[in-house]
Amino acid sequence: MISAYSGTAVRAAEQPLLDAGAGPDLMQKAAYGLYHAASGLLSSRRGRIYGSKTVVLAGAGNNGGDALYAASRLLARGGSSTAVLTAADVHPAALAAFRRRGGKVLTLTEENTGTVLELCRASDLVLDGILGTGGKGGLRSPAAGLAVLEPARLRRGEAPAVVACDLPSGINADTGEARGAYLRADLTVTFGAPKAGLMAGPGAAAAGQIECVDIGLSPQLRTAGIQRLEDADIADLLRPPAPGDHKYSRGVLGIAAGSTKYPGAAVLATGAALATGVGMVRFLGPEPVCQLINLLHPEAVCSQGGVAQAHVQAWAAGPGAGEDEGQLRRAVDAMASGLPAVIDADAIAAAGPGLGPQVILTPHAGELTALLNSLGNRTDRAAVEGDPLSHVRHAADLTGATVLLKGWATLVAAPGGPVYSQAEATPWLATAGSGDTLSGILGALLATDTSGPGSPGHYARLAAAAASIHGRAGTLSARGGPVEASGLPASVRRVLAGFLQD
Ligand SMILES: NC(=O)C1=CN([C@@H]2O[C@H](COP(=O)(O)OP(=O)(O)OC[C@H]3O[C@@H](n4cnc5c(N)ncnc54)[C@H](OP(=O)(O)O)[C@@H]3O)[C@@H](O)[C@H]2O)[C@@H](O)CC1
Ligand SMILES: Nc1ncnc2c1ncn2[C@@H]1O[C@H](COP(=O)(O)OP(=O)(O)O)[C@@H](O)[C@H]1O
Ligand SMILES: [K+]
Repeated sequence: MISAYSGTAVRAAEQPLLDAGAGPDLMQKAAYGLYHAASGLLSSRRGRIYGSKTVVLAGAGNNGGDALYAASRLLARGGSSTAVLTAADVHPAALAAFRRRGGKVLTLTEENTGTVLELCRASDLVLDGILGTGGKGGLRSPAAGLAVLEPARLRRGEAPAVVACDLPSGINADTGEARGAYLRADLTVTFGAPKAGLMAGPGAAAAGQIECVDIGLSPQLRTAGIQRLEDADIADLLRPPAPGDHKYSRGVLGIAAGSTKYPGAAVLATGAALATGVGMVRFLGPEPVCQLINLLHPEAVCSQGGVAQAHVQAWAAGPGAGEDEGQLRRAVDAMASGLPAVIDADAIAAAGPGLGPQVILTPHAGELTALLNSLGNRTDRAAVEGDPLSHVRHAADLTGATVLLKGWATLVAAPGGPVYSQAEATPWLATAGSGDTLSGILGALLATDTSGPGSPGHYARLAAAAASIHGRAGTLSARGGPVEASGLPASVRRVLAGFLQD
């Protein structure tokens, strides 16, 4: 499990060490970690450090100090480096060390911004040390003019690689918000602990890969702001069948998805649930959709009955329900059943206060905006996309349900509890029907779960695991090209086989 903390929490953890005079030592540890990661990147991209060109963007605070000390180490290995100062008072000792190693220095102005951008683009590496946890708001002029710099991952690998020192400058360390201009990176080398702002919203998309350098803060760090499940955590949540199992002991998932207008959603949710593994799918829906399901998934047991008559361990309801009153009624009944229930798409609008954490709402940003507005919380889509962390937490607290907010980094909030962020997906997953498969995957995990509610956040962990499996399946299906939602179940099977064999 990766734990991320707010910038405020990390600064509080640093304080006793700073009071004890360990500041310079902490900075050297951070700078060494940054140098180590940057030199690894340079070596993999061009074979060696000797002869490499680095531009250091250095702001007024300690973040600039870290970057300058790291660049000094690259100078010592035979690289060349130019420091571009974005403020008047840059860390004096770090700047002096940089100059002593032969680094060149120039000051950024609005007039020379174009020249500096050309210098960056002609270099192998840009170290972004403009702002760290002390940053307030977006980049100010003249540094704001550098925000057009694109990292190599968005330029098909063309130089330069951009490495952010602690966090991409201009991103809020606590929330991941960008309240103005900000830089994007290929790699963020973060110190002490990952910042929550690297795992949510614009910050998650700007960070690129994340590497954490241990500078000895762990004993001081308390409550994580965001957590991220890793392979072992996900494997722990999976329940493969045991020799004594039969179909009912494995778990039955009730699916109320699709409508005569959107029958495909039923096929996708059912296919994904079967690929994730359940004892049985009981499918409820209108006659023509049942016929389609029987044809494509003959193992599913179909009926047009209601939720009360179906004996299941969990529900997945809402995908493709459209305005089908029968399906919307089933979703409402599933929410009230007390059983774990994934509620997606059109059915999310029926959610209100008083639900339990076993109900998992899975909105995209538009659906979350509508839900919050219906609960009296005036907001708009841009605000939700700008600060998804606060909005997903708020929705969980208002409804009492677990809320999974889809996106590049999918966030899952338990009411009053932990927040998870999974970012294994590819933007190719932004395709119609892909959310329907997520409902099926999560429904199957809920139906086969035998560990019960257990600790707070149990359902949020299952939802995060489903998002991770879905994201990995999308990445596997895509291999750099388009994804068809109907192809996802086959990839889900392969992703799960990987977890179960390890
Ligand atoms: N503490 C430690 O022990 C360790 C800390 N470490 C490192 O220190 C970093 C935190 O350092 P920090 O506190 O100096 O803050 P940092 O973000 O570098 O800059 C603040 C300066 O920027 C200015 N400024 C603010 N917003 C601005 C804006 N929008 N546009 C322009 N300027 C803006 C602000 O001025 P102000 O606005 O307040 O007038 C102030 O002068 C942390 O991320 C990590 O990298 C590591 O070395 C490990 C040990
Ligand atoms: N830019 C993106 N990068 C990665 N994954 C994305 C992106 N945009 C959307 N997704 C994922 O694709 C899925 C889309 O779901 P949804 O919008 O409900 O689609 P639909 O309703 O058509 O099935 C979600 O799992 C979401 O997390
Ligand atoms: K930075």
